[in-house]
Formats: sequence, structure tokens, C-alpha cells
Amino acid sequence: MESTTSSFPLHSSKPLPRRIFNRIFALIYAFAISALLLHHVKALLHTTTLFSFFISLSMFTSDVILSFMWINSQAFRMNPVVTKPFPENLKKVLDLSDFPAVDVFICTADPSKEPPMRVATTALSVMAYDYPGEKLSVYVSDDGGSELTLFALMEAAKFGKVWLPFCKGNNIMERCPDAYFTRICTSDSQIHENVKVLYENMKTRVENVVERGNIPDEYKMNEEEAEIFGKRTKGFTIENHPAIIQVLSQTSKEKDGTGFSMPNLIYVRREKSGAVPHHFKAGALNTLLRVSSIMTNGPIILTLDCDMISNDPSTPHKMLCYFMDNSIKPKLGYVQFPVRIFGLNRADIYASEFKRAWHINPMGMNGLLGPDYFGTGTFFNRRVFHGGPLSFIGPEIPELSPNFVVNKPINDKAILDLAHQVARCEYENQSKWGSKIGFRYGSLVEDFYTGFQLHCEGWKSIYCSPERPAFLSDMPIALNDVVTQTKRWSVGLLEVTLSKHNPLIFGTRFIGPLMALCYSYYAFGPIWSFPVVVYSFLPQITMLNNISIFPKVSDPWFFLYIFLFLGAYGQDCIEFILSKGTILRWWSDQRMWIVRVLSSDLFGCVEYISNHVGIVPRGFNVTNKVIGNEQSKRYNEGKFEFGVSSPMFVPLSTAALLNLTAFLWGFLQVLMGIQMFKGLFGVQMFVSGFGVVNCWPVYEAMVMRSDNGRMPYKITFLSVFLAWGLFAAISFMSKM
Ligand SMILES: O=c1ccn([C@@H]2O[C@H](COP(=O)(O)OP(=O)(O)O[C@H]3O[C@H](CO)[C@@H](O)[C@H](O)[C@H]3O)[C@@H](O)[C@H]2O)c(=O)[nH]1
Ligand SMILES: [Mn+2]
Repeated sequence: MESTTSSFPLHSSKPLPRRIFNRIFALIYAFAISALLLHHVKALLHTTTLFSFFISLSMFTSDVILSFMWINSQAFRMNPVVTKPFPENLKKVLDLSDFPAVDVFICTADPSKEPPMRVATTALSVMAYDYPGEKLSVYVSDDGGSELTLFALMEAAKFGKVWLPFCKGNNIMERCPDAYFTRICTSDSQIHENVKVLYENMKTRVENVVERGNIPDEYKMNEEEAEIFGKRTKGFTIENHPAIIQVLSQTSKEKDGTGFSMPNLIYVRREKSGAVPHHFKAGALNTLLRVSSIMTNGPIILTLDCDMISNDPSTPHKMLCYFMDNSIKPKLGYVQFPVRIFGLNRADIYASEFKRAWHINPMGMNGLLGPDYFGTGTFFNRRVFHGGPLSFIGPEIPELSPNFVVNKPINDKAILDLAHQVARCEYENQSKWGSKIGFRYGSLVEDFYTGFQLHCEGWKSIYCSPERPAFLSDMPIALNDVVTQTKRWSVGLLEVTLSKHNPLIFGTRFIGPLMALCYSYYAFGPIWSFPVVVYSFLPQITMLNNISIFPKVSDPWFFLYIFLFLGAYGQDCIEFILSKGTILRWWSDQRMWIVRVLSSDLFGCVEYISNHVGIVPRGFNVTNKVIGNEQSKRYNEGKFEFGVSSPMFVPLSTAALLNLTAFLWGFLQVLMGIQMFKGLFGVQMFVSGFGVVNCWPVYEAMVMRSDNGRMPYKITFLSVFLAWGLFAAISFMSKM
């Protein structure tokens, strides 16, 4: 199907042929699951002791949860659709002067975890878009309130005057200077060398400042700059400071070297006060919504994390192929580009690609109402933040309306005063911000929660994944950072599931059953922890106690288990490979699923409860983006980075030990020729064996490594103790 605005289509969409297979397979698999559940019910009814009832109930509950998650996951498989933009046709149907203004939002929160230089190069990479400079404004929100970040951005504004014309004049694709100079280190061209020297200078200055922790006087070029830094008042803390909005580059005033106009670059530090909740990133984005509304009010908004650089200067043209198509425009809320990661190791050991969540599933949602919102790499229609397509919710003041026409320059005194007003922390008191207007509060995955509510209000979205990645991001490479990040997601998802906006109950009414199931797949994700814990511990411990809990090898039910396992894993693997994956990376992906469930999801559930009863305050733990050399060397060798004694490693390492013990013990029984063992414990042997191969990096980290990334002894000892305790407990119970 092609869009029909004119004889020059702007985009096309095509359903994937595998949807037919998916539907048939879903039907067969559904029968198999029903049979299994019936089998469980029968087993439950025939239990004779309390202990066997407990075992049967655990297995039954696990399989019910797995089945529930399977049903959710089918929604993605019913109608996967790929779309393709045709930016080459854009200029044929649209005049350059009709291009809408774009406001880019970049968030940063902590200079010690998010290096200011990264923030600066991220900003430069989007400022250098192939887009009319006078229609592009980049707003950086600094929740860390750091003058180091501010300094880095001032440097970026200066360097940009050389960098932007250089990129545009030479048609460079990597518009993040760091990415470009890494790829092309030297060149014969004198200009290249000159620009490189300027970039290196900028980098050295910023890194010096970051190392010192403050800005030396000689780095402040003039009175104006000195004054800007002087605004940092006494008693300033991250939690308590006034609003600062600083225009670092202004389009009408500043032309870059070749007469192109520079985009606007605006630094925004919202006011904070310990007494007023700031709602983390969602709060920062809402401040940016208001400030940008007053200063430029671009009808299109791009949200970016500070570590996500643009990798393709023509991305705005691709996004316009959808927003400029009148047939879909009225309901189109946002266009989501995938998060692609650079610098992954060959096997992508931490499955940082999130192929399912960021690539396969969004194609599935494309055939419904569109993908969920990933938080970054997303172009919005500004109007979505003010109610549904047919139910406009007006803001408190006319200047905040998406239709408001700004007719003053951005550093006009009245404009700046008003912008400071709306960046006050008390501005949102008793308002609809965060509930009906803007990005939504109440979940640590504000992106997921906001996208869900937008869909419920009647908006649609589009997932667009061009051949050349539109954006590149990086991901943590220490396991503790990895699972801490996903733990925050688990807490955030539980906050959505257990809110009045539960995807199944609330969602089904507004977005239909299939979309509701898609959202439910993520929102209920943390409950994977129950079945995964059961399958990682119970078959192993019972086997060690000589208790068989699965059908024996000669039993027909045995084949049902084989079919269910192979069917699920096989389909997962095929989908992964079809989405440009490799077997090696698929293996990491399925392994990290177990690792994440046993750490992030499990601890996420605990954290959610502790937040709820008020033992631990709710917080957004910013992901660490600083990477040590040694760590990065080990990462490139494909080694897991344990290193710190994180409690989150304990369930994993305990499971690793139990699986190994159970498997070796079973293997010994088979070697000794105990026939009964082979037949009765087929499934249990298989499950422990599967656990062992998956846990290989854990054993390595426990006994075979001596580097700093090895498993801390504390964790190993604790796990041995726990594994033994679990074994003893079950053994005691079975004899009761
Ligand atoms: O109080 C805060 C906390 C975070 N951030 C910013 O939010 C972004 C995402 O934070 P990060 O620590 O990188 O979290 P990730 O888990 O990597 O981010 C993913 O998950 C988040 C939701 O948990 C989404 O907001 C992000 O867009 C998505 O990339 C970063 O730019 C931060 O600077 C703020 O602006 N204010
Ligand atoms: Mn991030």
C-alpha cells in the first residue's frame, strides 16, 4: 500500500509475509498450551501430600504465567508491517519554505555519569541536520544544574560555527564530530585538519574543566560569559536552585561561516526545590515543552537522550514523509526511530540491542496503532501534548498553546522572562501537566506510560527504521549498570500495571484488544520472575532429592513439553535471525532474558513494594555512561563484567551453582547406569543442562578469572550457602 497524497508517494507500508505462518502457528501452539494446563489441573487434583501439592501448584502457576505472557506476545505477531519513507519525493510535493520548525529536546541529569562532552557532541550532531537553520532549535535540559555542562555547550556553540558549514559543504554523514574524526583520522585536506585542531582544542578545554570541576577565569572569554557562570548562587544544590535559561546560539543573529544560519541552542536549567517533586525526566521534558513553546513553538518536537547522536542528517526529511502526508497527519502523534547501539561486541553479550523490544515488536505494533514510545529518537506532533486529536485541552496561558505564533526573537526580554516563569518548579501546581497535558507522571518509564496514554487518547504512531541508523546510542557495559537500568524499567512498568491505567483493564476499552495485549506484554513483564525462578530452582532441587516432577521420557506428555520448548525458542530464534540477527547474538539475547529476569525483574518487584510502603524513596537512577579502559577491553573480549558485590547477582549465581550440581549429579546417576533415573528425570536433566550452558559465563567469572571483572568472592560464598539452604529446605519439606 502506498500513500496517495500525489503521484509522488511519501512512504509505503508492507505487511510481512510471515504473519500468515504466525497466525497458524499461534493456533496450534494455543492447543498445546491448553492441553498442558489441563494436564496440570489433573495433576493438582490428584496430589496426595501437601508437599506434592505445593510442587504441582508452583508448576501450574508458572505455566499459567508463561501462557499469559505468550498470549500477550501473539499480538505483535498478528500483523507485522514495515514502512519505508521516500524523502526524495518530499521536495516534489513540498516547498522548502513549508518545512515546519523543529524543536529538539535533549535531557541530561548528571555530569559525573553523563560526560558534558557527550552532551555537547550530541547537540552538535542534531544542530548539523540538513534542515534550514532558522527552523531548528535545540534545547538542552540540565537537571544536574552543572556549569560544566553549560561550559561544554558554550564551546559547542562556538565550534558549531565551523563544524556546521564544514559538514554541509562536504556532505559528511557523521555529524557528531567525535564519530567523524574517529572514522577519518587524517586527510590531505587542509580544512579537515584545521577543523580537527579546533575540535581537539574544544575537547581539551572541556575535559580540563571537567577534571578541575570548575571553570577557571581564563576560560571565560568576556564579561557576558563571566556573568552567566556567576549566576550560580550560594547554597546552590542539585535539588535546590533557580531557573536559568541561556541562549547560547541564536539563529537570526548568527550565521555560520558560509552564510547558512545557525540553529538556536538554548540551555535550560529548571528551578528545583526539595519541597516540590520534580518528576525526573518527564518533569524536565514538560519544562522544555513550555519553555520551547514560548521561545519558538516548533510544531514538531524531537526528544533525545544525551547519549544518542544523530547518524543521518536527512532524518528530519524521513520523518516529514509521514507528518506531511495529509491522509495520516490528523491522527499521527509520533514517529519513532529505533535505538541502535554502537560499539557492541560480536556476541552482544548483554543483548543491548533489545531486538525484540526495539525492532521486532514495534513492527508488530505498526500494523495496529503504532509502536510504543521509546523515550528517545522520537519526533512528536506538538499537538499530542494537549489532549486527543478531537478533544483539545487548552493550556493555562495562550503562549503555551500549540497554535501560538511567536513573533519576537528568542532573547527578547519579555520572552525570556516568561520562559523563566514557566520553568519555575511551582508552575505545575494544581495544573493538568503530567496528567492530561504533556509527558505523563507516575511511572519511571515515563516514555512507555506517555505513549500508552497518547494511544488511548486516539493518537497513532509509526515505526520507521531506515537502512542507515538514524541515531546511535551506547549502552552500559558493566553487568551491574545493565541490570540496574532494567530494574528501573521493571519498577516503572509495575507502576503502570498497578495504576488505574492498567493496559488490560483500561487499555482494552480505548485501543482495542490487540494493542492492549502489546502494552500488557511489557507492563506485566516483571512477573516473568515467578516462572523463571521456579524453573531455575525447582526441577534442580527436586532432582537432587530424587523427586520427579515432569512426565517420564516414554510418556506422550513428554513430547508436549518438547514441542512447547522447541516451538517457543525456535520461533524466537527465527524472528531474531530474520531481523538481521546472528545465532550468536540470539543466544546472548535469550541468556540475558534469564539474567535480567533473575535480577532486574525480581529486584524491581521488591523495589516497587518498598517504594509503595515507603521504606525506600522512589528515584530515577541515571545510567552510568562513563566507561573505564580496562572494562572496555574486557567487554571487547566478550567477558561479563561482574566486579562489584551487587545483591542483584545473588539469585543468578545461586541458580548457576544449583543447576551445575543437579546436572552433574544426574549425569553421575546415568553413568552409573541407574535406568530409572534416565526415564524419570529426562526433563529435569534437560532443564538443568540448559541452565548450565546458559550460566557458563558465571562459572568462568567465579573460578576461572582473576581480573577485576570477576565474580566477587562474597557473592560466590553467599550463593553456595543459599544453594545449600534451599536444597536442605526442600529436602526437609519432602520428608514431612
Ligand atoms: O531526573 C532525571 C533523570 C534522567 N534524565 C535524563 O533521562 C535520560 C534517560 O536516562 P538514562 O539514565 O540514560 O536511562 P535509560 O534507561 O538509558 O533510558 C531509557 O529509559 C528511560 C525511562 O526509564 C527513558 O526516559 C529513556 O528515554 C530511555 O532511553 C537521560 O538523558 C537523562 O539525562 C533527566 O533528564 N532527569
Ligand atoms: Mn540511556
